[in-house]
Parts: sequence; structure tokens; C-alpha cells
Amino acid sequence: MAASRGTSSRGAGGTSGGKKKRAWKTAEQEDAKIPHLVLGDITEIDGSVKEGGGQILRISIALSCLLRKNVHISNIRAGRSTPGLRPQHLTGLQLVARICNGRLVGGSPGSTEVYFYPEAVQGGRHVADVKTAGSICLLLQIALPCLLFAKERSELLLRGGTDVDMAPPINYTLKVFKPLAEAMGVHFECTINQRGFFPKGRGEVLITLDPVHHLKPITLLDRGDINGITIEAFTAGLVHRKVSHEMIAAAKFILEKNISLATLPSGIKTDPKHLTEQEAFGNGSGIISVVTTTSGCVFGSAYNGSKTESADRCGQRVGEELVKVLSGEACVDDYMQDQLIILMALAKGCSRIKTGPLTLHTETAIHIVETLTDVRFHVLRNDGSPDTCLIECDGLGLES
Ligand SMILES: Nc1ncnc2c1ncn2[C@@H]1O[C@H](COP(=O)(O)OP(=O)(O)OP(=O)(O)O)[C@@H](O)[C@H]1O
Repeated sequence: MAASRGTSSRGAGGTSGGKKKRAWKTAEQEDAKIPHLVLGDITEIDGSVKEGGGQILRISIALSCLLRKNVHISNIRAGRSTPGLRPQHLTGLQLVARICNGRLVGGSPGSTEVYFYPEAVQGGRHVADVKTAGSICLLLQIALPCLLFAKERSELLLRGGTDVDMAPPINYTLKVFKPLAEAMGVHFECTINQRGFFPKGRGEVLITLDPVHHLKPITLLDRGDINGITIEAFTAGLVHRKVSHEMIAAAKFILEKNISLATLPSGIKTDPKHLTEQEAFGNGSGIISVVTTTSGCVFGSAYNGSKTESADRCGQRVGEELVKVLSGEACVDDYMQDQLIILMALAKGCSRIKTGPLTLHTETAIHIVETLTDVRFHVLRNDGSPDTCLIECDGLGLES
């Protein structure tokens, strides 16, 4: 494996040597304190760079785990109004610590710095419960790359929110991320035992994931012709079932008005549903529209309903977002850009994807990958079409 860069070497510090009298504490209380003893080489990650959010943690910790590199992450989520670890981030870090039998130091709610000392990845059964509506999909985002390189199959039972704002709704993860990850050789199955929403969460998802020998690179340069458009929407609890119909109608209207459906004789397929009490905890609603093409592109737009936005407006947003991405030459939507970066970095061979303008999340993901590995991303812009970027990288070729 390629040697790392960006590693600032800190020698193992010494302890004071003097005997200290102290009360016994649980391992977690101990870990909540940042130690003076640093175990071997450690790579410094500044959690405030670029986006300055939780994604920096997920990519750093997943790569730390896979490459067996110690990391010290400081200024955690400094770019957010409530900096430091929130329950979702902490649960994700603790999950990976269990997956690799690693040591997480400083991992407590609100921490703005953590140290992570990984050991070998182990598949098998792992359970993580955010205990709030913290996103299950973001737990998967941190754990999946690690478990891909386990020796054995994994089963992940994740509890939290399935459909929460500022994170991929579970339908997006399953209908957009999953097929694209499958093109790279990833194989996982997901059962949504129960959906959970803000503020209570209590969603539950079971994932079974097969390990890979290595990941295949991905090439998405050719748009192809549209061969499928679906729009699904759901309501749950006290949210009236008409909301899903309104969301779908608004999205469909925008898509039909702005996209040529010449290659789609069967038109746009729609699926409104009201979830039962067994299927969802609490009140919620959401919509996803997915566009597939003959060349293997998958574009999605998914949002949750909210009290501050009409169902109509939520549906329109989904339609408009897809129309915007399809009006350019991009072969992935804006949210998928950053979600593919870690897989591209780990793959064996050269990945190339055509995108719209780079998102700050994507720039951040690239920055973190380049800090922890020798992988170099190249972002090429076309003079004739300034809104199109080509992201390419020669992956590490990590093998399990
Ligand atoms: N509507 C959406 N559809 C698909 N993916 C989404 C959507 N909203 C956000 N995401 C994805 O969720 C991730 C959010 O990362 P980000 O670091 O902003 O969140 P976070 O971990 O909750 O931390 P923070 O609270 O610091 O923002 C990104 O990968 C982004 O692409």
C-alpha cells in the first residue's frame, strides 16, 4: 500500500512518573479526557477546514481504520453553529471503534477534539443506537467503507433517524447511492424495520454487507438516455396522506414540463403511500425522485416534508433539482459527488466521474483523502462548459 503523507510524527510522550491518587473511573470517563500520552505516529486533521462539518470525521475515521493510521482530529465541526460532537457523530465514531477494536479518546458529547487509534477491522454483528433522530444513513456512511474490507460478512443494526434533514434520506441511500456503489463491487442489503424522524428518531435499519477483495473503479462520463423516472412519497403518523400526493404532483409537473420524456414511453412512475405504525415511529413525510439512464447514471433528489414548507413546495424543489442537474452534462447529482469520493479513493484503478460544479462537501472530502493518503484527485474543468467538472483519481487499490 502507498505510503501516507501529511503525517506529522509525534513521539510517544512520557507520563509524569509520579504516583497519582485518583478515583476509579469507567473507560468512557477516562476517554473523555484528552491524554498527554500520544501512542506513536499520528496524523493531524483540522476539522474546521472547508465545510468544517461532520463529514470530515466520517472520512478521517474510516480511512484511519482502513489504513491503520492514528489520527488526531481537532476543531471538530468548527464550521457549524453548534461545534463539537453531536450524538450522530459520536455514535458513528464509537461504532467504528468497535468495528476495528480501536481506541477512541476524547469521544464525549460536545468534544471538539478526538484521538483515534485503530486496530484490525472485524465484520460480524455490530449495533449502533444514536438514541436521538441522528441519521442512520450517516452511520452507514462511516461504517460501510470499513466493513467492506473485513474478512467476514457484516450485519449492522442501526437505530436513529431514517429520514432527517441535512443527511441522505434512507430512500436516497438505497435508490441512488446503492446502485452506484454496486457498480464498484459493493453489495449490501437493507431492511427498514421502522422509519424514524426528527425529533424522536427510533428508526431501525438492518444492513447485511458482503466484504470485497477490492473495489472496482467507477466511470460515469456518458449521460446516455433516460430510461426510468420514479417519484415516491410517504406520509406517517398524523401527517395527512394527501401530502404525499401533493408532493408527487408538484414534482411530476416540473419534470414533465422541463424534461424530454421521448425515451420514456411509459412515462413517470409514481408511488404515494401512508406508512403503518409498524413501518414508522412518529410523524413524518418525504419524497424521492430517481432518474436512471441507459449508460448506468442514477440521479436522485430526496427531501423530508416540514412544517415550514408546503408539500407542493417540497415536491417542486425535488423536480427543480433534477431538472437543473439534467440540464447540464453531469453524470451524478450534487449530493452523490461527495459520497463517492472515499470509494473512488479506495478503488483499484482510475475512477472518472462527470459532475456539476464541485460542492464544498466534495472539496472537503478530497482534501481529507489527500491528507490521509497518497491518492491525488484531479478536477478538470471544460472551458466550453464551465459548469461541468471531471473528477478523476487513481485509487489506492486497497485489498481485504
Ligand atoms: N437531501 C439529501 N440527499 C442526499 N444526501 C444528502 C442530503 N442532504 C445531505 N446529504 C449528504 O449528507 C452528508 C452531510 O454531511 P455533513 O458533514 O454536512 O453532515 P453532518 O455529519 O450531519 O455534520 P454537520 O451537522 O456538521 O453538518 C453529505 O454526504 C451530503 O451529501
